[in-house]
Amino acid sequence: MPSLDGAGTAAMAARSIQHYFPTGSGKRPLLVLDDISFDVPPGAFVSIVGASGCGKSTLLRIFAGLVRPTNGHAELGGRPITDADAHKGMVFQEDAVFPWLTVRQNVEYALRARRTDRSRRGGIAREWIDRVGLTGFEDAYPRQLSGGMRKRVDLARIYASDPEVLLMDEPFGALDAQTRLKLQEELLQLWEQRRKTVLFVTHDLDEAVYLSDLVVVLAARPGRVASIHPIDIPRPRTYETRGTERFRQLTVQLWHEIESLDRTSRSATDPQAPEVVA
Ligand SMILES: Nc1ncnc2c1ncn2[C@@H]1O[C@H](COP(=O)(O)OP(=O)(O)OP(=O)(O)O)[C@@H](O)[C@H]1O
Repeated sequence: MPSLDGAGTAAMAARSIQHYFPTGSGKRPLLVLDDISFDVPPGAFVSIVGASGCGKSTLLRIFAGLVRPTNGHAELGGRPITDADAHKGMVFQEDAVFPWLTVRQNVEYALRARRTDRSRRGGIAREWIDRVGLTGFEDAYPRQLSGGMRKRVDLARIYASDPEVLLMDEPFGALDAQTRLKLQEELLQLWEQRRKTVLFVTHDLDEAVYLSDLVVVLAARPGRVASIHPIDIPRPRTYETRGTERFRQLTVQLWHEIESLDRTSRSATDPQAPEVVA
């Protein structure tokens, strides 16, 4: 199993995960993930990349407890993950803010769900609204905010509820390029303040290299771990990091690897003939 730090005290881990999806009555199930094993060290920022359809989101949903794998399991703090709970904070591409609640109410709702003492909710919400740069917008409704601001509410909501780990599935995928860069920078600042373990799915290799300590590359059809890349670019990282030779080398290397895996999987597999359960 590829170990990411050699310490053996993973915050999260995938243990021989295999997953099939049904494809309709009388048809063979589709093998989507096969023998996925890796460790995520405590406090690390780990991204999962790979060709479209290789199973990134399915793997993240297994970590979230939203999908139960056919075989194997995901772990949080050494315990198998069996359901979705408040220990795991999820951020998706779509905003998870309630349109009928204000910014403050959205963040306080997350605290109520976490059973935070009523007397502390206002202060914690204020702190996180401030940290994500939304002070002055506490009483605004989501429809009055830009996409980037709604994503900031999402981040405030998740951080305020203080989960053990963050699971993010293309959280900035729907934003324009400029806002996306800004949100990446802000997420890194939050992460550096709190050092929560993050598992992050993205298509964007620049984003993966910029944010991560480790990048897990999945091969497709079925999804399996092809390689794990330590990102040895010093922190703190800034916009200028993207202009460095090492940043360029790493993104180009990942791009070539994913292209080559995609070519191999396309030539080796008939997409109309899903893998068969033995
Ligand atoms: N609920 C489901 N039922 C059946 N098949 C599914 C289901 N969810 C995903 N799949 C299939 O599983 C495979 C992996 O999908 P998944 O969304 O995990 O990949 P991905 O790498 O996240 O894709 P993308 O990068 O395009 O978002 C795809 O072939 C998809 O069609």
